[in-house]
Amino acid sequence: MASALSNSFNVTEFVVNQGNGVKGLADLGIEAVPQQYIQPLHERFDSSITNTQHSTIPIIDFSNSDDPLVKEAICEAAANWGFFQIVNHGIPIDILHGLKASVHRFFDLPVPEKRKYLKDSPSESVRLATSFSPRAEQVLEWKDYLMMLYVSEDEASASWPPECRHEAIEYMKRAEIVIKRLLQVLLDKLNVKEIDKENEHMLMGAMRLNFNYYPKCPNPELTAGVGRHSDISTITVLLQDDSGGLFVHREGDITDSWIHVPPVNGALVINVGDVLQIMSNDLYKSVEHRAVPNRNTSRISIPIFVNPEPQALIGPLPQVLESGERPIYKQVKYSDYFSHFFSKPHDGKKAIEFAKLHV
Ligand SMILES: O=C(O)CCC(=O)C(=O)O
Ligand SMILES: [Fe+2]
Repeated sequence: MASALSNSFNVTEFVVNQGNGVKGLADLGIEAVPQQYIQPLHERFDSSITNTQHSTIPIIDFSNSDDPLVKEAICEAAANWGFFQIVNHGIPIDILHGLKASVHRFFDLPVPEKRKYLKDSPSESVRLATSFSPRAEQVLEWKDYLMMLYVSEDEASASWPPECRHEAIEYMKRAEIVIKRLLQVLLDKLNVKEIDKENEHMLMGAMRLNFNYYPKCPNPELTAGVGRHSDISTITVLLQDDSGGLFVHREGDITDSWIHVPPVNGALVINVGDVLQIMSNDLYKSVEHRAVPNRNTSRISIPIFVNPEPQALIGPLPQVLESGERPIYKQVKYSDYFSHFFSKPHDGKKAIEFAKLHV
């Protein structure tokens, strides 16, 4: 039943502090989003600038990733689009379906059950949150998420929520193989011939699995599921459900536009993060994207953020600069980059300025 909130209802207290999340708010049956969720005009998604000419980002068959043509297609997509989808990546469809079902199982838990994963969670590596960085934001995002740091299978078995533990670990084990292969292909083009222990901590030393939950929203045109941003990962591997809502920024000769990433059954969406843009000295591009909530249905998406370990120093790779190219970025500690990103609301590609050399 649709209802309105009383004037004394404290939205932030209910959603953020009491851990009901925006799902708790949507479950009250509100007929309009509260003020806290209304984006300023310039941040609202304007569906009239959705691009219909380039209907989609590249879709690449990953079944023969040794084929030079496939490798070239991947590097080309990472350089020109910053985004692509892969199919035939080797992760069985049952595992993907099982994982998505487990995300719903988790978010459908009663609030008291979920509350134990709020900021005082017993494990540092599992945390339930809402919006992006509520303490830094003027306007909240229409999203709840569960963040799980993947240290090892043993650690995940001991700490990840039982409702999704099995499915999430099975997925991570398979996804790790795909991630290594993707990084090999992308790094080979940068003259890094193998991923050894030394560069592994810099490329994929800390992987995070997130469960994003966007409840159905009475005013999707006023809100942001996730505001414009680029990821601060090396790469991100995202599984989305079939409701759609992910849009990627595309620069045009005359005007810029937003391109929808259509759900493709069994596909994984891959995008370049700031770290790979920095390491490649701008050969590969991290591209702005956003998620728009849906009026009629909830949506889930499941990104793996492939991040460097916190202590890693990131900067343009020596192999990239070896031919005399001028570095565009300085060396920064990844944990500093990470803290900088979360200290501000989402703001397009601003975060990368933090690592730029200003000459
Ligand atoms: O939900 C999506 O499709 C995108 C989510 C996203 O961009 C993120 O979590 O960084
Ligand atoms: Fe993202």
